Amino acid sequence: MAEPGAAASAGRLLAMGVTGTVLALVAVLLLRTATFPEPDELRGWGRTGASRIPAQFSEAERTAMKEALKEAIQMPTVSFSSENINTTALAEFGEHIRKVFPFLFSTSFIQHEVVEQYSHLFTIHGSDPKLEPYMLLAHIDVVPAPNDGWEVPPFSGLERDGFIYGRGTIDNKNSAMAILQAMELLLRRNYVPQRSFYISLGHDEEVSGTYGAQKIAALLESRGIELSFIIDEGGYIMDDFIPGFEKPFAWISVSEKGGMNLMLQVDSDPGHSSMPPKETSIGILAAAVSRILEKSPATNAMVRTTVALTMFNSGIKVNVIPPTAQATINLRIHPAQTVPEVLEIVRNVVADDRVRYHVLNAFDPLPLSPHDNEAFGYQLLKRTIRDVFPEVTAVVPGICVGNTDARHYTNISKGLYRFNPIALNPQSFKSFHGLNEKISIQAYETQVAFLFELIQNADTEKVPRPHSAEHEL
Ligand SMILES: N[C@@H](Cc1ccccc1)C(=O)O
Ligand SMILES: CCCCCC(=O)O
Ligand SMILES: [Zn+2]
Ligand SMILES: [Zn+2]
Repeated sequence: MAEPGAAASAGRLLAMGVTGTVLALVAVLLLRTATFPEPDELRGWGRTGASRIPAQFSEAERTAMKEALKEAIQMPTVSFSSENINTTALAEFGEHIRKVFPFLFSTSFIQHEVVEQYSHLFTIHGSDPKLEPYMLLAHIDVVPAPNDGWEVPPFSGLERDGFIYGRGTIDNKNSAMAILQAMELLLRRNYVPQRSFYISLGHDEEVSGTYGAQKIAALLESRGIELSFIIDEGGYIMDDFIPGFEKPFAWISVSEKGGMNLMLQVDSDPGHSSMPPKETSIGILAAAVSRILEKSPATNAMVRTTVALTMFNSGIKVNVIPPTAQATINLRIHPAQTVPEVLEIVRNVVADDRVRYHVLNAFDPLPLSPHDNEAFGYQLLKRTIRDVFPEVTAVVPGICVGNTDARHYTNISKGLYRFNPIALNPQSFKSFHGLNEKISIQAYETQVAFLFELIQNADTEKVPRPHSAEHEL
């Protein structure tokens, strides 16, 4: 029989073995880094003569970035109109980023400014002033989100099945936080950029950016700043969008549609509801706008102008024939058309002289940004997409079906690109301004890694010549 001591020592050995194994496991877990595919295709892109910093984040860094996003989602930075925004939540967001990104706010070559109280402009001074600066753009405000229909409350920031749920997780707090997070991680690794760049976070994009992006664009113009390119939301990795095309493809929006909010109005004589006329203002207007809706099915948003009837107001009392009816339609104008042309089409489709038109606001489609082989911003995105998303086989230029803050910067840049490095499918597209907006933790980490790589890639002086071309010399 084994000595009692022996038994004890065996037990101790066993315990040590178990403990050792557990410790080893814990050590692996703690030190385990999320290793994104080391992009071997980065030849030629990135800082000259400096070693590349790999996008490898520790377990602790990954936990911290996830929690920082969740906290940001919990702040209801809702914008209802240019004058009606949640200033408390916006101020809270400003405190939050100062707390979670200490390096960003304490680095000598980074300048932070608050614009119009709630927007943020970071100027990151690169070491090579010859390189033309660029801008990374995002917005921190979100559209309203009533609780009804959500699996979890829209401002809970709850984590469920590997996803973070909440309004703003893809539109567009994910980008605002990922840009700052990527820069914070680079600074922790003693990164010093060669190419200067700006980070611009608008606080009123969803109500057209008048006090955020528009003011920042004017401020930079007053300083004589010109940008090589801008990267904003509005293009994605498209999954399952084209029947029969299994592979995901990247859609970089090199333009965005024009927009028009058009109010149609019909006036008619009020009267007693007990002696109703053949048609009331409501009936006339309803028939008019339904003719418009039949003409432009929303399914082809990417290839045509779209019309959405979003507001209909009429009636003053249940027993009074309504004196007026008003319908507001929201049009997104394809670059093949102009505001006047579309207005003329609406008039011809409605074809009813009793309808009057009020253009509430309108702007033409944006010009196409350069996307040829020499277009630095476009090629930078394309290269970084290929290296971080090896499963993406095609990168295509397209038109953003919605509108973004990027349109405010045509005064200081010709290269407006709209692309967020997240994969969306038709279901997730429906959650834009809709229900159960969410982002997977993996997708958010990859978005941070993408920006971590892109910022380093941008340190390249010009688009590297293709490898094969070098052999032709
Ligand atoms: N981006 C939002 C809000 C917006 C509307 C119009 C102009 C600019 C922004 C949208 O496309 O609906
Ligand atoms: C659809 C992509 C761009 C939408 C811009 C927005 O709603 O904030
Ligand atoms: Zn939006
Ligand atoms: Zn948005």
